[in-house]
Amino acid sequence: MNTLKDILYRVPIEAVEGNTSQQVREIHIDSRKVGLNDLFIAIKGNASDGHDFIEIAIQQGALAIVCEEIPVSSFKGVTFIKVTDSRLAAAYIASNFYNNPSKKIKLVGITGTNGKTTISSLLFQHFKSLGKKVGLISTVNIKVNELIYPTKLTTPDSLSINYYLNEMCDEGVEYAFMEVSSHGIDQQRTAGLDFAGAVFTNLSHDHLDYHPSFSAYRDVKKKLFDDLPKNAFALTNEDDKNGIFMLQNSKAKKYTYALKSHADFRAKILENNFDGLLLKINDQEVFSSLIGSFNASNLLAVYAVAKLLGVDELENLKTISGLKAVAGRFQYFVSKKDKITGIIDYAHTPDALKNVLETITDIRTKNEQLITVVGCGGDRDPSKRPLMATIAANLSNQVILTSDNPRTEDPEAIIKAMEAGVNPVDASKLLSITSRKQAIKTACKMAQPGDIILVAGKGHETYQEVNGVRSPFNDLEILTETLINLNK
Ligand SMILES: CC(=O)N[C@H]1[C@@H](OP(=O)(O)OP(=O)(O)OC[C@H]2O[C@@H](n3ccc(=O)[nH]c3=O)[C@H](O)[C@@H]2O)O[C@H](CO)[C@@H](O)[C@@H]1O[C@H](C)C(=O)N[C@@H](C)C(=O)N[C@H](CCC(=O)O)C(=O)O
Ligand SMILES: Nc1ncnc2c1ncn2[C@@H]1O[C@H](COP(=O)(O)OP(=O)(O)OP(=O)(O)O)[C@@H](O)[C@H]1O
Ligand SMILES: N[C@H](CCC[C@H](N)C(=O)O)C(=O)O
Ligand SMILES: [Mg+2]
Repeated sequence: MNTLKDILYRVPIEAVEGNTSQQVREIHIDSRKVGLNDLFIAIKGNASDGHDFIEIAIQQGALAIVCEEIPVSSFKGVTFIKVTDSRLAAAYIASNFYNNPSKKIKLVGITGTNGKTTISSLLFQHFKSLGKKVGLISTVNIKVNELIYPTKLTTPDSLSINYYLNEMCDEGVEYAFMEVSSHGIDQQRTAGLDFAGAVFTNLSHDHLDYHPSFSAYRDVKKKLFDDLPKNAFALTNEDDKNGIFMLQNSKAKKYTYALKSHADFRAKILENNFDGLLLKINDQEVFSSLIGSFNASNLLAVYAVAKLLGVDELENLKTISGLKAVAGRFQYFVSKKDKITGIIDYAHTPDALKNVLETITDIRTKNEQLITVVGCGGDRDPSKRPLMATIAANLSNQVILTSDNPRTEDPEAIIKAMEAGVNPVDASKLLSITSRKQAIKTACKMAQPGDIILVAGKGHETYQEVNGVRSPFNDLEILTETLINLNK
């Protein structure tokens, strides 16, 4: 098993030099991980070119190389496979190498600008509560039933995806839910996966640093649905203006969900306040401790997926009602003494920030002050910076602009770009404090009894990244500790 020939099944090949009946030990796309008898796949990236590391990989023991260009110098005993697209080849090879794990479990992909982590994590919780063995691949972590692994990307590279799906198969996992990012689709990380279904949540301004235009970003997301097999389901949010477009060329069975429009799966919000949501789904009243209308939409998507995967109606509604908030997604608490509400949210796009602030606006009394602490990440779409500041200023009584993950950029320049979006009439609401810790502390000092503090942008993240170094940082911890220390 696992001869080179076997794992090349379905890979579009241009040329082969050497023997393909050798046994491959491991497969790698990073030369630094290559060992004796491994296969190295050279990928042309944005930052570097894997082809530059072919020689190093061979020195480390690679017995075969998959690449888009075979090097001119010859290497004795090494097999070269020339392909048109190394990323696509990597995805097929990974799937073959791990015995096509996605075919053995019911794998559901969730895509869209916002809501992927929330829906996939809620689905994991939901199916776990139903007594199933479940897997999860998300921005926050990767879960193989009880086991939890850290992750750096929302959608990992194809080798990692298939590695974890294989581990899920070994653990007897029946259902797996994974976030499918636009980078993931564009870089073929999810190519060749056998999805039982896919969900589209919504589309708004994001990642335009990477995709050439909004329509290119939209079309990449659509590809997930274009590639679904006939027997899969394609579920889309009809409330989003791109919802129907996503399914246009899909061969899968098409379904819609919506709060506002006519759809196959519908829900109505009966109550929406700081205690939670009261929904009407299929004429049944369902209570959830989750907050905000966007979570009504997320819960409806969870209900619909469970239904499409064959979960019994009553069990479905009962379990939905017990679902708990996902880390860093509208996580909130109320301080003991001054009853200050602290909210931590991962909103890092204009649309998500607007949603969170509108949700708070809908359910607050307006006798209190709403203080928003927010920043924008470095090395990410700069056009969202002024927009996010405009939204924060429009919908809050006080705004503190600060750093998110500056990465390789100057945090003060990012804050300046945000400030440019604030209307001069809102200038009195505005403070800029570069240190995120200091910004959160200042919000706590300003807060009067009953006020609300929203800390947006980093959610579950437990680090702050500056110039490639990740130092411990936790919004929730800093916010709770400061309020306790101030005896508020
Ligand atoms: C822009 C982007 O998506 N980059 C990803 C991409 O990098 P790349 O193609 O530029 O790779 P590269 O660094 O140029 O290297 C090219 C190849 O040479 C190899 N190499 C490199 C050095 C070496 O010594 N030896 C070697 O073999 C690399 O392993 C790679 O195979 O492929 C790499 C391997 O899969 C990813 O780690 C990397 O993610 C970077 C770290 C990243 O930050 N990505 C973010 C933007 C991302 O993907 N985010 C999405 C969306 C999140 C959301 O929706 O909000 C996500 O799914 O997480
Ligand atoms: N259905 C939704 N519609 C709009 N906003 C949402 C929705 N669900 C969650 N949000 C908001 O967007 C933020 C990000 O949510 P979530 O982490 O679930 O999205 P994501 O798609 O996984 O994002 P990422 O691409 O960063 O991984 C949340 O913190 C919340 O404020
Ligand atoms: N998955 C997103 C997360 C952004 C989170 C925000 N805190 C930031 O660092 O910009 C990205 O990598 O673009
Ligand atoms: Mg996510």
